[in-house]
Amino acid sequence: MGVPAFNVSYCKQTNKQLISFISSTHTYSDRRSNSELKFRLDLILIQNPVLQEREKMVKICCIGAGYVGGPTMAVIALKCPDIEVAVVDISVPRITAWNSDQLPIYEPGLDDVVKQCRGKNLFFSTDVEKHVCEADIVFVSVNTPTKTRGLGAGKAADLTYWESAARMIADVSKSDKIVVEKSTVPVKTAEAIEKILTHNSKGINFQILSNPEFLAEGTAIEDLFKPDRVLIGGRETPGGQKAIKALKDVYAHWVPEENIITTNLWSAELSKLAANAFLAQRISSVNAMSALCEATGANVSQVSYAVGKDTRIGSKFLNASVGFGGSCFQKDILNLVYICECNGLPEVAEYWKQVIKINDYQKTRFVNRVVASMFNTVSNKKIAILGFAFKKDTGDTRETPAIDVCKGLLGDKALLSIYDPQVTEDQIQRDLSMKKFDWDHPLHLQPMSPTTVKQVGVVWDAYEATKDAHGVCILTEWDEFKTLDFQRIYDNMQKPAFVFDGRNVVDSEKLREIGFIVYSIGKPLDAWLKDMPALV
Ligand SMILES: NC(=O)c1ccc[n+]([C@@H]2O[C@H](COP(=O)([O-])OP(=O)(O)OC[C@H]3O[C@@H](n4cnc5c(N)ncnc54)[C@H](O)[C@@H]3O)[C@@H](O)[C@H]2O)c1
Ligand SMILES: O=c1ccn([C@@H]2O[C@H](COP(=O)(O)OP(=O)(O)O[C@H]3O[C@H](CO)[C@@H](O)[C@H](O)[C@H]3O)[C@@H](O)[C@H]2O)c(=O)[nH]1
Repeated sequence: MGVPAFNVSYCKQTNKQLISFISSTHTYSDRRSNSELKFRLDLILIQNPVLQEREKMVKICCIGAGYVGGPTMAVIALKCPDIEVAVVDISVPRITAWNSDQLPIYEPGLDDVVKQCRGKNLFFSTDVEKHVCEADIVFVSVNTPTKTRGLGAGKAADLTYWESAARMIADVSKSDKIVVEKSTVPVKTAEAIEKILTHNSKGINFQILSNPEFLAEGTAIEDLFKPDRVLIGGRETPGGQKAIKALKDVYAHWVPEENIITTNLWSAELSKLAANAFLAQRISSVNAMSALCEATGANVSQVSYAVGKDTRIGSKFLNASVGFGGSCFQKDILNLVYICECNGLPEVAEYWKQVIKINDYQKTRFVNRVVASMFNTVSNKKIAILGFAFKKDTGDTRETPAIDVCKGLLGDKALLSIYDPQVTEDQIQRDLSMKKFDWDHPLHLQPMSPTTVKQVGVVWDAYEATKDAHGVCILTEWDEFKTLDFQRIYDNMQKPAFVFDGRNVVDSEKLREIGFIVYSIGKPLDAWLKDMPALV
């Protein structure tokens, strides 16, 4: 595997392709018509077996065209024009969308990257087996959600999709392959995958690598262009080290060598879970502080700033919020908790569980504050929900705190009018029509009653959402919420008019001047809120 095999350019006048290559041992240049081209290339390669080995174009296949597989592979294709990348998925609508102008996920900068490479060295396909069979490197980026039933339900990772992908790789492969764990998986998964692959291997050599992904949604392209680090774990055997080198060569196209870390398999697998646990822990720590700030008159933004100035702590990821969401933090911590329990480490498990407990507490605390402030009932009151995605710049709603907050308010019979610039009405209705999964008593997911669904309206404008509302809850930090005309909003709301800012995006003093009663997470409470204490 190495540098690009051939340069092929088309000459309009002669209707011929100019093919050329230069390597350390050969130079070649010729003009051929289209029909002759393939034959000619094959002939050159057959005549030069050494060249064939050295100059073969690397083919990558990624199983799973989701939030990780799509952007990650698009960036590899962009940065490595000498590599052919196929992203495959069993979902026909997803692949159709990847091949259209309306990509299946919203991610700033993604459209551009895809447009530059699609049809050149980036392909999206449902022909999973063909592309896996042809690939030198197979990334597996399928979903690994939390199990909802059976052994470990509510905590363990569900590896059904992973296992089925591994079995398929074993079945269809006819040549040696490097199989890369891109999905987040429990530590030691590579061992199980190795067993599946080698059991069926027909003499084929499979090398398993762990290459967890650290991108965050909303900044995926930025993160992929300039990753803090790329982590590659592999076996400490000559074969394992050779595979690590091959994957390193891919990233080395654009990532500085010092940012590519190599470790053993288990360290790489565990580092991913550890990184997410540490990140989520920071948010739960600052959110726990936010409750204390409200009780004491301290201001959580000032506390975060002062704490984060300590270079040992650092300033990032210390924003108090209504709670963290997203498909990863809760799932990965639950997974970590399960692994600790399975390894006889209940104290360690309990420590990490607390990060999730504080997150749940923060969401409940927010709902209680809303209800308590509005005379202890929101029954039949219109509440505007601004933002439903789990963070700004994404349309993703997986584990968004908005789901729990909305359900809490619906439980008190509120009428919700929801606006999010990127989340569809269908998605919101789907999210709110499922009962909250009870992690401690996992049974089945059951739909909510139709009357609850009737309490929810979805609109396409923040002003429409807030019209005639009693209160406004800001649940996602979309930039556009910072520049809303709050005087106009106030004029069109019921009085007293409340704003509950779950992301600390609005200027609470300005809003108070307009006449709003304002609650901002972790900020000193105004007199109204002090008089209406919530059970927090
Ligand atoms: N979303 C993130 O920001 C993020 C970041 C880092 C790591 N991760 C991890 O990456 C993995 C993927 O996450 P995601 O958010 O991209 O998930 P996703 O649900 O968006 O995408 C997974 C895709 O895999 C496809 N799939 C499942 N089984 C398949 C099979 N056997 N063959 C072909 N396709 C199959 C599904 O149809 C789906 O389109 C997870 O383990 C996740 O924890 C996610
Ligand atoms: O100071 C902060 C930072 C984040 N959040 C919230 O935390 C959640 C997660 O945010 P973020 O981590 O930015 O997004 P994700 O896309 O979930 O990315 C996380 O999860 C990915 C999946 O594993 C990892 O790859 C990333 O490194 C990791 O940041 C969101 O609800 C944010 O609003 C806060 O409340 N306060």
